Amino acid sequence: MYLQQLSFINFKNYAEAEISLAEGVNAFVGNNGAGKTNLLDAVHYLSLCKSYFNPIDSQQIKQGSDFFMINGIFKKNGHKEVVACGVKRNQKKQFKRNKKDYQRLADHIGLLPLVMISPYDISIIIEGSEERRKFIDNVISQTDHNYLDELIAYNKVLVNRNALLKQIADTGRYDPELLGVFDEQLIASGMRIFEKRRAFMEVFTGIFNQHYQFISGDAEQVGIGYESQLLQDDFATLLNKSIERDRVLERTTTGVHKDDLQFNIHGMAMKKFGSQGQQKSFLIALKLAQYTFLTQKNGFKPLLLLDDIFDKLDDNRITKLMQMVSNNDFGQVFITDTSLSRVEGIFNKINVSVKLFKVTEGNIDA
Ligand SMILES: Nc1ncnc2c1ncn2[C@@H]1O[C@H](COP(=O)(O)OP(=O)(O)OP(=O)(O)O)[C@@H](O)[C@H]1O
Repeated sequence: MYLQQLSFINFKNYAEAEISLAEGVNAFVGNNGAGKTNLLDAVHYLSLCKSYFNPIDSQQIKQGSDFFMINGIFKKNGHKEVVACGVKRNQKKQFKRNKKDYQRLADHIGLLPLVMISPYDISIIIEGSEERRKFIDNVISQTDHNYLDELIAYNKVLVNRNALLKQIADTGRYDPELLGVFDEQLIASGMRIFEKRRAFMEVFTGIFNQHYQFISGDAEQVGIGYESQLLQDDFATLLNKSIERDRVLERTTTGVHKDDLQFNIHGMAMKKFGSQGQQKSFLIALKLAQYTFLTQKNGFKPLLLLDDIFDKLDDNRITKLMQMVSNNDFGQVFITDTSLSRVEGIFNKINVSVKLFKVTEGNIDA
């Protein structure tokens, strides 16, 4: 699957642009602020119906305009897929596949899968556990539609249970039966989420380790682990044990909403002991493992978008990484960088042909 043709109007700093893309590696080179990341974001829209960076659609409209339009022609299994996304100020977003409007945007997710690696993703390593749960939930839900419904159901019961705990504290009236009803629902949903996350992590960890060792040239030992209170005790016991604490704190303190991933380097926390380059390598290995996982599950290769990928990596790691993404396990790749000579140098060295685009202040030249 690959994107053949991309065009957009009034999208961020672009008035109008149209490009034909190569099936392999495409590199976009230009100065800071030229519009390289914006271009990747337009591709992200076509795949996931939204910006990677900013959830507010109207803020992607070029300043001074009142709409934007993004069009893409994809080739998938020999067929053409024409996708169009339009946003007008104060109107509902329009999204079309082969000229037909979608009833639900969610129906489009998974049709043209994509993995983006951006400098902003470092939050997965350095921020709180929510970022890491979001990461695994995103990967699992791109291949398992029931999973997203399960998460929504769990969060709904969680909100209701927390509201009841607050009500108990306010009124002093404790109704164990009503709490028991919420507990039953929370346990059923939570157990299914836990089993899916555990099964996912068993496969994912192996893929991640392989990618990290390749990029780093076996330079350091890293690890990831799934942390869940449900690994220690069954959910019903955990809820029973924590009821006094929950009543005092007026919220549910145990469950899969507390799950986390542990990231290590030489047995120590990656967040505290990893260098910037090691953290970046770790992040790239995580995202490439996501790519491999999606390929295995879907049976075809997603698009791979690498924004500002070379920063903080040494020459060895850059070469290894570019060798990796140019091989047959990967499909169409988009790369952005500020230096033309660096991009040319890397791809000459590994003897891979690349389609180069020069980006200047909202203009793209092939
Ligand atoms: N809605 C908008 N209207 C007009 N310009 C916008 C809009 N949104 C963003 N921009 C402009 O787009 C530019 C940023 O583009 P982008 O992030 O793609 O740069 P880049 O080429 O990736 O740069 P860097 O190398 O620094 O990462 C900024 O100048 C920003 O002001």
